[in-house]
Amino acid sequence: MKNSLIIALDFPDKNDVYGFIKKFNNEQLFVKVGMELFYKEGPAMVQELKEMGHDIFLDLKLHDIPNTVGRAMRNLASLGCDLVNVHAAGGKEMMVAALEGLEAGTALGAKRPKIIAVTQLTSTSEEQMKGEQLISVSLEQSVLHYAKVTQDAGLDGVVCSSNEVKLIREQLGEQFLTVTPGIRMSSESVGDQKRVATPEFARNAGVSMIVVGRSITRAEDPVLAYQLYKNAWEGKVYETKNS
Ligand SMILES: O=c1ccn([C@@H]2O[C@H](COP(=O)(O)O)[C@@H](O)[C@H]2O)c(=O)[nH]1
Repeated sequence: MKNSLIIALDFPDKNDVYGFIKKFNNEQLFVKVGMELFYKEGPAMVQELKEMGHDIFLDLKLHDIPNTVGRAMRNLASLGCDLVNVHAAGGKEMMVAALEGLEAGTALGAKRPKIIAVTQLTSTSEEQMKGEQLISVSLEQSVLHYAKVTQDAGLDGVVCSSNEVKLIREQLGEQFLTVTPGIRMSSESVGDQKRVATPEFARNAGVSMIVVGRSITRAEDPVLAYQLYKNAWEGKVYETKNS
């Protein structure tokens, strides 16, 4: 699981997903099913992708009272995904309930899915965080604080931007997972993302897994785009200053 490149399948429905996956000629992928796809296709989408042999991050970012999240996680555990998540802002008690629900719902002898918590969305800037969430510490301090609460709750890691990973590694150790969206080549537009990094930066910072969406799914040649990102992430090629 570590060192994976996760493709965000942000598509409207399963026809688009199958059209996209077909291009990869049976290559085993690590894919992310998010709200757009899950709310349209439901649990069957996860099960079908699993049957095709893909690893799955079910990115539903649960955030509710502990009882509700715990019971929801119990149901998600039965879908066979590899990674699930919650919002750390839901609090330690909610995260403990999520973990307990996940453990309770994992079939006997099966591997419990990893569970991580979103710290600050990569679409949030420090200015937004301070102005809208009324958090007065730096964005890096807020992410680190949420990461510590997440670790205290017993979860496996966090979603954050690649920029905060060095600090998290130093303070919370090598085993704690860091999953980072907001990945772009330096020549690309960032769109709605605020805290972005290249695959090379992520690799050098010690990120566990990167998430790449539109740069691959909306590329003219998605397989080529995937290869370029994968090579950069694996350190096989480096972007030159002018590329
Ligand atoms: O903080 C977060 C948490 C989740 N995401 C998700 O990752 C992908 C990123 O897509 P791009 O097209 O590469 O920007 C998307 O599915 C988000 O829902 C995130 O971006 N930031």
